[in-house]
Amino acid sequence: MDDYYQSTNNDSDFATDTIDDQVLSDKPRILLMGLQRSGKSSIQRVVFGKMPPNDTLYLESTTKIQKEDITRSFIDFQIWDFPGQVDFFDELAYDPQDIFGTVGALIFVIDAQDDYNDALHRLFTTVTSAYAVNPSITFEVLIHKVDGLSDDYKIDTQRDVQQRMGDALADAQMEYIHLTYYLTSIYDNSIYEAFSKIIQKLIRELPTLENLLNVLCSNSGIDKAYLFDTLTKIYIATDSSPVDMQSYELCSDMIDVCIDVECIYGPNDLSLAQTPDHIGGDALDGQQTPISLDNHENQLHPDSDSLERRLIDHQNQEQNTHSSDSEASSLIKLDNGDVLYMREVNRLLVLICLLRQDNFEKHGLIDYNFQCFKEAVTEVFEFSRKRNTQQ
Ligand SMILES: Nc1nc2c(ncn2[C@@H]2O[C@H](COP(=O)(O)OP(=O)(O)OP(=O)(O)O)[C@@H](O)[C@H]2O)c(=O)[nH]1
Repeated sequence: MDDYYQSTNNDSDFATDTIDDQVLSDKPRILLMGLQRSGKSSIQRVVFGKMPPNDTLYLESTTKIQKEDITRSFIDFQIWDFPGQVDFFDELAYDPQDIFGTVGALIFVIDAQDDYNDALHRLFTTVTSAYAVNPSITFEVLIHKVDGLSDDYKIDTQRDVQQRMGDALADAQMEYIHLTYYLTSIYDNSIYEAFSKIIQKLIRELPTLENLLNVLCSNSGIDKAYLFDTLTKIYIATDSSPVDMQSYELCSDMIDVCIDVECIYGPNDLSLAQTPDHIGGDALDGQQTPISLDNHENQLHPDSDSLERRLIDHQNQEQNTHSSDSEASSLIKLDNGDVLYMREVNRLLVLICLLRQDNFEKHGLIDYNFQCFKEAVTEVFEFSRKRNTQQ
Protein backbone atom coordinates (compact mmCIF):
# COMPACT_ATOMS: atom_id res chain seq x y z
CA MET A 1 0.00 0.00 0.00
CA ASP A 2 1.44 3.30 -0.96
CA ASP A 3 -0.82 5.78 0.69
CA TYR A 4 -1.05 4.75 4.29
CA TYR A 5 -0.43 8.13 5.68
CA GLN A 6 -2.07 11.41 5.38
CA SER A 7 -0.02 14.55 5.11
CA THR A 8 -2.80 17.05 5.57
CA ASN A 9 -5.06 17.81 8.47
CA ASN A 10 -8.77 17.74 8.21
CA ASP A 11 -10.35 20.12 10.65
CA SER A 12 -13.67 18.39 10.72
CA ASP A 13 -14.94 17.84 14.24
CA PHE A 14 -15.62 14.21 13.57
CA ALA A 15 -13.07 11.47 13.70
CA THR A 16 -14.76 9.47 11.01
CA ASP A 17 -17.32 10.56 8.48
CA THR A 18 -19.81 8.28 6.89
CA ILE A 19 -19.89 9.44 3.31
CA ASP A 20 -21.55 8.60 0.08
CA ASP A 21 -20.00 6.34 -2.51
CA GLN A 22 -19.71 9.24 -4.91
CA VAL A 23 -17.34 11.20 -2.72
CA LEU A 24 -15.30 8.25 -1.49
CA SER A 25 -11.70 8.71 -2.43
CA ASP A 26 -9.56 6.09 -4.04
CA LYS A 27 -8.00 5.07 -0.75
CA PRO A 28 -7.10 1.48 -0.02
CA ARG A 29 -9.76 -0.47 1.83
CA ILE A 30 -9.99 -2.54 4.94
CA LEU A 31 -12.98 -4.86 4.97
CA LEU A 32 -14.72 -6.03 8.12
CA MET A 33 -16.62 -9.24 7.45
CA GLY A 34 -18.20 -11.97 9.56
CA LEU A 35 -21.54 -13.35 10.65
CA GLN A 36 -24.32 -11.27 12.13
CA ARG A 37 -23.69 -9.97 15.68
CA SER A 38 -20.07 -11.07 15.63
CA GLY A 39 -18.99 -7.55 16.64
CA LYS A 40 -17.86 -5.86 13.38
CA SER A 41 -19.62 -2.51 13.85
CA SER A 42 -18.60 -2.43 17.51
CA ILE A 43 -14.95 -2.83 16.55
CA GLN A 44 -15.20 -0.09 13.99
CA ARG A 45 -16.96 2.29 16.37
CA VAL A 46 -14.63 1.65 19.30
CA VAL A 47 -11.32 1.77 17.42
CA PHE A 48 -12.06 4.49 14.88
CA GLY A 49 -15.00 6.34 16.40
CA LYS A 50 -13.91 6.42 20.06
CA MET A 51 -17.22 4.90 21.16
CA PRO A 52 -17.13 3.58 24.75
CA PRO A 53 -17.33 -0.25 24.54
CA ASN A 54 -20.48 -0.45 26.66
CA ASP A 55 -22.37 1.77 24.20
CA THR A 56 -22.00 -0.89 21.50
CA LEU A 57 -24.76 -2.83 23.27
CA TYR A 58 -27.20 -0.42 21.63
CA LEU A 59 -25.86 -0.68 18.08
CA GLU A 60 -28.38 -1.73 15.52
CA SER A 61 -27.70 -4.46 13.01
CA THR A 62 -25.99 -3.22 9.84
CA THR A 63 -28.25 -3.58 6.82
CA LYS A 64 -26.00 -2.34 4.00
CA ILE A 65 -22.29 -1.91 3.53
CA GLN A 66 -21.13 0.99 5.71
CA LYS A 67 -18.22 2.76 4.08
CA GLU A 68 -16.24 5.15 6.23
CA ASP A 69 -13.34 7.32 5.33
CA ILE A 70 -10.97 7.62 8.28
CA THR A 71 -9.91 11.23 8.60
CA ARG A 72 -7.56 13.09 10.91
CA SER A 73 -5.53 9.93 11.20
CA PHE A 74 -2.19 8.82 9.88
CA ILE A 75 -3.94 5.64 8.77
CA ASP A 76 -5.42 6.84 5.57
CA PHE A 77 -7.92 4.28 4.36
CA GLN A 78 -11.57 3.46 3.99
CA ILE A 79 -13.11 0.90 6.27
CA TRP A 80 -16.05 -1.11 4.95
CA ASP A 81 -18.35 -2.77 7.48
CA PHE A 82 -20.39 -5.54 5.87
CA PRO A 83 -23.81 -6.63 7.09
CA GLY A 84 -23.46 -10.11 8.59
CA GLN A 85 -26.71 -11.46 7.17
CA VAL A 86 -25.65 -11.13 3.52
CA ASP A 87 -23.36 -13.68 1.93
CA PHE A 88 -21.78 -11.61 -0.80
CA PHE A 89 -20.70 -14.61 -2.78
CA ASP A 90 -24.22 -15.98 -3.03
CA GLU A 91 -25.57 -12.68 -4.28
CA LEU A 92 -25.17 -12.21 -7.98
CA ALA A 93 -25.91 -8.51 -7.48
CA TYR A 94 -22.37 -7.95 -6.13
CA ASP A 95 -19.35 -7.92 -8.34
CA PRO A 96 -16.41 -9.41 -6.36
CA GLN A 97 -13.99 -7.34 -8.43
CA ASP A 98 -15.65 -4.15 -7.15
CA ILE A 99 -15.42 -5.29 -3.57
CA PHE A 100 -12.00 -6.93 -3.43
CA GLY A 101 -10.16 -5.09 -6.18
CA THR A 102 -8.30 -2.52 -4.09
CA VAL A 103 -8.45 -4.15 -0.68
CA GLY A 104 -5.46 -3.99 1.67
CA ALA A 105 -6.73 -6.24 4.45
CA LEU A 106 -9.78 -8.42 4.91
CA ILE A 107 -10.62 -8.78 8.58
CA PHE A 108 -12.98 -11.62 9.40
CA VAL A 109 -14.61 -11.50 12.84
CA ILE A 110 -15.64 -14.70 14.64
CA ASP A 111 -17.71 -14.56 17.83
CA ALA A 112 -15.78 -16.83 20.22
CA GLN A 113 -18.67 -16.85 22.71
CA ASP A 114 -20.97 -18.49 20.18
CA ASP A 115 -20.95 -21.69 18.16
CA TYR A 116 -18.55 -20.89 15.31
CA ASN A 117 -19.19 -23.72 12.81
CA ASP A 118 -21.11 -21.48 10.41
CA ALA A 119 -18.55 -18.73 10.86
CA LEU A 120 -15.74 -21.07 9.80
CA HIS A 121 -17.69 -22.12 6.74
CA ARG A 122 -18.25 -18.46 5.79
CA LEU A 123 -14.60 -17.65 6.50
CA PHE A 124 -13.49 -20.39 4.14
CA THR A 125 -15.73 -19.26 1.26
CA THR A 126 -14.81 -15.63 1.88
CA VAL A 127 -11.04 -16.04 1.82
CA THR A 128 -10.96 -18.45 -1.10
CA SER A 129 -13.23 -16.24 -3.22
CA ALA A 130 -11.43 -13.04 -2.26
CA TYR A 131 -8.04 -14.61 -2.95
CA ALA A 132 -9.20 -15.62 -6.43
CA VAL A 133 -9.98 -11.98 -7.17
CA ASN A 134 -7.02 -10.34 -5.44
CA PRO A 135 -4.15 -12.51 -4.13
CA SER A 136 -2.40 -9.55 -2.52
CA ILE A 137 -5.05 -9.15 0.20
CA THR A 138 -3.82 -9.90 3.74
CA PHE A 139 -6.32 -12.09 5.57
CA GLU A 140 -6.79 -11.44 9.28
CA VAL A 141 -9.06 -13.44 11.57
CA LEU A 142 -10.26 -11.91 14.83
CA ILE A 143 -11.41 -14.51 17.33
CA HIS A 144 -13.48 -11.91 19.07
CA LYS A 145 -15.34 -11.34 22.38
CA VAL A 146 -12.75 -13.33 24.33
CA ASP A 147 -13.29 -11.12 27.38
CA GLY A 148 -15.69 -13.65 28.88
CA LEU A 149 -13.37 -16.63 28.38
CA SER A 150 -10.70 -18.19 30.58
CA ASP A 151 -7.10 -18.13 29.33
CA ASP A 152 -7.11 -21.89 28.67
CA TYR A 153 -10.36 -21.71 26.76
CA LYS A 154 -9.06 -18.82 24.63
CA ILE A 155 -5.99 -20.77 23.62
CA ASP A 156 -8.02 -23.92 22.91
CA THR A 157 -10.44 -21.91 20.77
CA GLN A 158 -7.66 -20.31 18.77
CA ARG A 159 -5.99 -23.69 18.26
CA ASP A 160 -9.28 -25.26 17.16
CA VAL A 161 -10.11 -22.45 14.69
CA GLN A 162 -6.60 -22.50 13.26
CA GLN A 163 -6.57 -26.27 12.95
CA ARG A 164 -9.95 -26.50 11.23
CA MET A 165 -9.21 -23.70 8.79
CA GLY A 166 -5.79 -25.19 8.06
CA ASP A 167 -7.41 -28.56 7.32
CA ALA A 168 -10.11 -27.02 5.12
CA LEU A 169 -7.56 -25.08 3.08
CA ALA A 170 -5.33 -28.14 2.81
CA ASP A 171 -8.27 -30.26 1.58
CA ALA A 172 -8.96 -27.62 -1.07
CA GLN A 173 -5.22 -27.56 -1.91
CA MET A 174 -5.08 -23.91 -1.02
CA GLU A 175 -2.54 -24.03 1.81
CA TYR A 176 -0.79 -21.08 0.25
CA ILE A 177 -3.54 -18.76 1.54
CA HIS A 178 -2.12 -17.37 4.74
CA LEU A 179 -4.39 -16.36 7.61
CA THR A 180 -3.28 -14.58 10.79
CA TYR A 181 -5.27 -15.07 13.99
CA TYR A 182 -5.79 -12.68 16.92
CA LEU A 183 -7.69 -13.04 20.19
CA THR A 184 -9.56 -9.77 20.67
CA SER A 185 -12.10 -7.92 22.75
CA ILE A 186 -13.32 -4.35 22.64
CA TYR A 187 -13.17 -4.27 26.45
CA ASP A 188 -9.37 -4.22 26.62
CA ASN A 189 -6.35 -3.25 24.56
CA SER A 190 -6.27 -6.50 22.60
CA ILE A 191 -8.31 -4.96 19.78
CA TYR A 192 -5.82 -2.07 19.42
CA GLU A 193 -2.89 -4.47 19.58
CA ALA A 194 -4.44 -6.58 16.80
CA PHE A 195 -5.20 -3.53 14.64
CA SER A 196 -1.66 -2.26 15.18
CA LYS A 197 -0.27 -5.46 13.73
CA ILE A 198 -2.78 -5.48 10.89
CA ILE A 199 -2.08 -1.87 9.91
CA GLN A 200 1.68 -2.32 10.17
CA LYS A 201 1.53 -4.93 7.43
CA LEU A 202 0.07 -2.26 5.16
CA ILE A 203 2.69 0.40 5.82
CA ARG A 204 5.42 0.26 3.24
CA GLU A 205 7.75 2.44 5.32
CA LEU A 206 7.60 0.06 8.31
CA PRO A 207 11.17 -1.36 8.10
CA THR A 208 12.62 2.16 7.86
CA LEU A 209 10.54 3.36 10.79
CA GLU A 210 11.60 0.35 12.87
CA ASN A 211 15.24 1.03 12.07
CA LEU A 212 14.88 4.67 13.07
CA LEU A 213 13.25 3.64 16.35
CA ASN A 214 16.04 1.12 17.02
CA VAL A 215 18.67 3.79 16.47
CA LEU A 216 16.78 6.23 18.69
CA CYS A 217 16.47 3.65 21.50
CA SER A 218 20.06 2.48 21.41
CA ASN A 219 21.48 6.03 21.35
CA SER A 220 19.20 7.42 24.03
CA GLY A 221 18.94 4.64 26.64
CA ILE A 222 15.27 4.08 25.83
CA ASP A 223 13.87 0.67 26.75
CA LYS A 224 10.81 0.70 24.49
CA ALA A 225 9.47 3.18 21.94
CA TYR A 226 6.15 3.24 20.11
CA LEU A 227 5.07 5.47 17.26
CA PHE A 228 1.34 5.91 17.72
CA ASP A 229 -1.40 7.19 15.46
CA THR A 230 -2.84 9.75 17.87
CA LEU A 231 -6.46 9.40 16.81
CA THR A 232 -6.83 5.64 17.00
CA LYS A 233 -4.12 4.66 19.53
CA ILE A 234 -2.89 2.14 17.00
CA TYR A 235 0.90 1.94 17.03
CA ILE A 236 2.23 1.98 13.53
CA ALA A 237 5.79 1.00 14.46
CA THR A 238 7.89 0.03 17.43
CA ASP A 239 11.55 -0.85 17.99
CA SER A 240 12.61 -4.47 17.65
CA SER A 241 12.63 -5.33 21.37
CA PRO A 242 9.65 -7.54 22.25
CA VAL A 243 6.30 -5.85 22.85
CA ASP A 244 4.92 -6.56 26.29
CA MET A 245 1.30 -5.72 26.94
CA GLN A 246 2.07 -3.75 30.09
CA SER A 247 4.38 -1.24 28.40
CA TYR A 248 1.98 -0.97 25.47
CA GLU A 249 -0.95 -0.30 27.80
CA LEU A 250 0.99 2.32 29.75
CA CYS A 251 1.96 4.13 26.57
CA SER A 252 -1.50 3.97 25.08
CA ASP A 253 -3.02 5.17 28.39
CA MET A 254 -0.67 8.13 28.21
CA ILE A 255 -2.37 9.27 25.03
CA ASP A 256 -5.70 9.22 26.84
CA VAL A 257 -4.23 11.19 29.72
CA CYS A 258 -2.88 13.84 27.34
CA ILE A 259 -6.10 14.04 25.36
CA ASP A 260 -8.08 14.42 28.59
CA VAL A 261 -5.74 17.18 29.76
CA GLU A 262 -5.96 18.82 26.35
CA CYS A 263 -9.75 18.74 26.54
CA ILE A 264 -9.70 20.34 29.99
CA TYR A 265 -6.94 22.90 29.60
CA GLY A 266 -6.83 23.48 25.84
CA PRO A 267 -4.18 22.43 23.35
CA ASN A 268 -1.60 25.03 24.39
CA ASP A 269 -1.36 23.69 27.92
CA LEU A 270 -0.87 20.09 26.93
CA SER A 271 2.56 19.70 28.52
CA LEU A 272 2.24 18.36 32.01
CA ALA A 273 4.49 17.26 34.78
CA GLN A 274 3.50 14.51 37.13
CA THR A 275 3.51 14.65 40.89
CA PRO A 276 5.96 12.11 42.24
CA ASP A 277 4.78 8.70 43.36
CA HIS A 278 1.22 9.22 42.29
CA ILE A 279 1.14 6.84 39.43
CA GLY A 280 1.28 3.13 39.85
CA GLY A 281 3.11 1.27 37.12
CA ASP A 282 -0.08 -0.46 36.13
CA ALA A 283 -2.80 1.98 37.06
CA LEU A 284 -2.94 5.35 35.45
CA ASP A 285 -6.63 6.00 35.34
CA GLY A 286 -7.89 8.61 37.71
CA GLN A 287 -4.65 9.05 39.61
CA GLN A 288 -2.83 11.68 37.65
CA THR A 289 -2.79 15.32 38.59
CA PRO A 290 -1.82 17.68 35.82
CA ILE A 291 0.29 20.51 37.08
CA SER A 292 0.35 23.88 35.46
CA LEU A 293 3.88 24.78 34.52
CA ASP A 294 3.32 28.31 35.70
CA ASN A 295 2.71 27.48 39.32
CA HIS A 296 4.57 24.25 39.85
CA GLU A 297 6.69 25.84 42.57
CA ASN A 298 3.61 26.06 44.75
CA GLN A 299 2.56 22.53 44.17
CA LEU A 300 5.74 20.51 44.21
CA HIS A 301 8.57 20.70 46.63
CA PRO A 302 11.13 18.36 45.19
CA ASP A 303 14.68 18.71 46.38
CA SER A 304 16.84 20.37 43.82
CA ASP A 305 18.53 17.21 42.51
CA SER A 306 15.40 15.10 42.29
CA LEU A 307 13.97 13.68 39.13
CA GLU A 308 10.92 15.86 39.63
CA ARG A 309 13.03 18.97 39.52
CA ARG A 310 14.70 17.77 36.34
CA LEU A 311 11.32 16.96 34.80
CA ILE A 312 10.08 20.44 35.55
CA ASP A 313 13.28 22.13 34.34
CA HIS A 314 13.03 20.03 31.25
CA GLN A 315 9.43 21.06 30.69
CA ASN A 316 10.35 24.71 31.09
CA GLN A 317 13.23 24.41 28.64
CA GLU A 318 10.94 22.66 26.23
CA GLN A 319 8.37 25.37 26.55
CA ASN A 320 10.96 28.07 25.93
CA THR A 321 12.50 26.24 23.01
CA HIS A 322 9.23 25.43 21.35
CA SER A 323 7.14 28.37 22.35
CA SER A 324 6.59 29.24 18.72
CA ASP A 325 5.15 25.90 17.65
CA SER A 326 2.44 23.85 19.24
CA GLU A 327 4.26 20.53 19.47
CA ALA A 328 2.82 18.61 22.40
CA SER A 329 5.03 16.84 24.88
CA SER A 330 4.54 15.16 28.20
CA LEU A 331 6.49 13.37 30.90
CA ILE A 332 5.12 11.03 33.51
CA LYS A 333 7.13 9.45 36.28
CA LEU A 334 5.92 6.03 37.37
CA ASP A 335 6.26 4.95 40.98
CA ASN A 336 8.79 2.28 40.01
CA GLY A 337 11.08 5.12 38.87
CA ASP A 338 10.59 4.64 35.14
CA VAL A 339 9.75 7.62 32.98
CA LEU A 340 7.20 7.84 30.17
CA TYR A 341 8.34 10.37 27.60
CA MET A 342 5.92 11.57 24.93
CA ARG A 343 6.68 13.86 21.99
CA GLU A 344 4.46 14.81 19.09
CA VAL A 345 6.11 14.04 15.75
CA ASN A 346 3.38 15.81 13.81
CA ARG A 347 -0.35 16.39 14.18
CA LEU A 348 -1.08 12.74 13.45
CA LEU A 349 1.78 10.84 15.07
CA VAL A 350 3.17 10.75 18.56
CA LEU A 351 6.28 9.03 19.91
CA ILE A 352 6.00 7.47 23.36
CA CYS A 353 9.03 5.98 25.08
CA LEU A 354 9.58 4.10 28.30
CA LEU A 355 12.97 4.56 29.95
CA ARG A 356 14.67 4.18 33.29
CA GLN A 357 15.16 7.14 35.58
CA ASP A 358 18.99 6.99 35.32
CA ASN A 359 18.81 7.23 31.57
CA PHE A 360 16.52 10.23 31.71
CA GLU A 361 19.39 12.22 33.25
CA LYS A 362 20.66 12.61 29.70
CA HIS A 363 17.44 14.26 28.62
CA GLY A 364 19.26 16.85 26.53
CA LEU A 365 20.64 14.04 24.44
CA ILE A 366 17.21 12.42 24.22
CA ASP A 367 15.68 15.69 23.03
CA TYR A 368 18.37 16.12 20.43
CA ASN A 369 17.97 12.55 19.23
CA PHE A 370 14.21 13.02 19.07
CA GLN A 371 14.65 16.05 16.80
CA CYS A 372 16.87 13.94 14.49
CA PHE A 373 14.29 11.16 14.58
CA LYS A 374 11.50 13.58 13.78
CA GLU A 375 13.37 15.01 10.81
CA ALA A 376 14.15 11.54 9.52
CA VAL A 377 10.51 10.43 9.80
CA THR A 378 9.39 13.57 8.00
CA GLU A 379 11.89 12.89 5.23
CA VAL A 380 10.77 9.27 4.88
CA PHE A 381 7.17 10.29 4.42
CA GLU A 382 8.06 13.16 2.17
CA PHE A 383 9.98 10.74 0.00
CA SER A 384 7.04 8.30 -0.09
CA ARG A 385 4.66 11.10 -0.93
CA LYS A 386 6.78 12.18 -3.88
CA ARG A 387 7.15 8.61 -5.08
CA ASN A 388 3.40 8.05 -4.85
CA THR A 389 2.72 11.23 -6.75
CA GLN A 390 5.10 10.14 -9.49
CA GLN A 391 3.52 6.70 -9.67
N1 LIG B 1 -18.54 -9.36 25.31
C1 LIG B 1 -18.30 -8.71 24.18
N2 LIG B 1 -19.31 -8.27 23.41
C2 LIG B 1 -19.01 -7.62 22.27
C3 LIG B 1 -17.68 -7.39 21.87
N3 LIG B 1 -17.72 -6.74 20.68
C4 LIG B 1 -19.01 -6.57 20.37
N4 LIG B 1 -19.80 -7.09 21.33
C5 LIG B 1 -21.28 -7.09 21.37
O1 LIG B 1 -21.75 -7.85 20.29
C6 LIG B 1 -23.03 -7.36 19.89
C7 LIG B 1 -23.10 -7.28 18.37
O2 LIG B 1 -22.21 -6.30 17.95
P1 LIG B 1 -22.30 -5.60 16.50
O3 LIG B 1 -21.09 -4.75 16.41
O4 LIG B 1 -23.62 -4.96 16.31
O5 LIG B 1 -22.17 -6.84 15.54
P2 LIG B 1 -22.09 -6.84 13.96
O6 LIG B 1 -21.15 -7.92 13.57
O7 LIG B 1 -21.80 -5.48 13.42
O8 LIG B 1 -23.56 -7.27 13.56
P3 LIG B 1 -24.34 -7.02 12.16
O9 LIG B 1 -24.38 -5.54 11.95
O10 LIG B 1 -25.69 -7.61 12.42
O11 LIG B 1 -23.61 -7.76 11.10
C8 LIG B 1 -23.22 -6.03 20.60
O12 LIG B 1 -24.13 -6.22 21.64
C9 LIG B 1 -21.86 -5.71 21.16
O13 LIG B 1 -21.92 -4.99 22.40
C10 LIG B 1 -16.62 -7.87 22.71
O14 LIG B 1 -15.42 -7.72 22.47
N5 LIG B 1 -16.99 -8.53 23.85
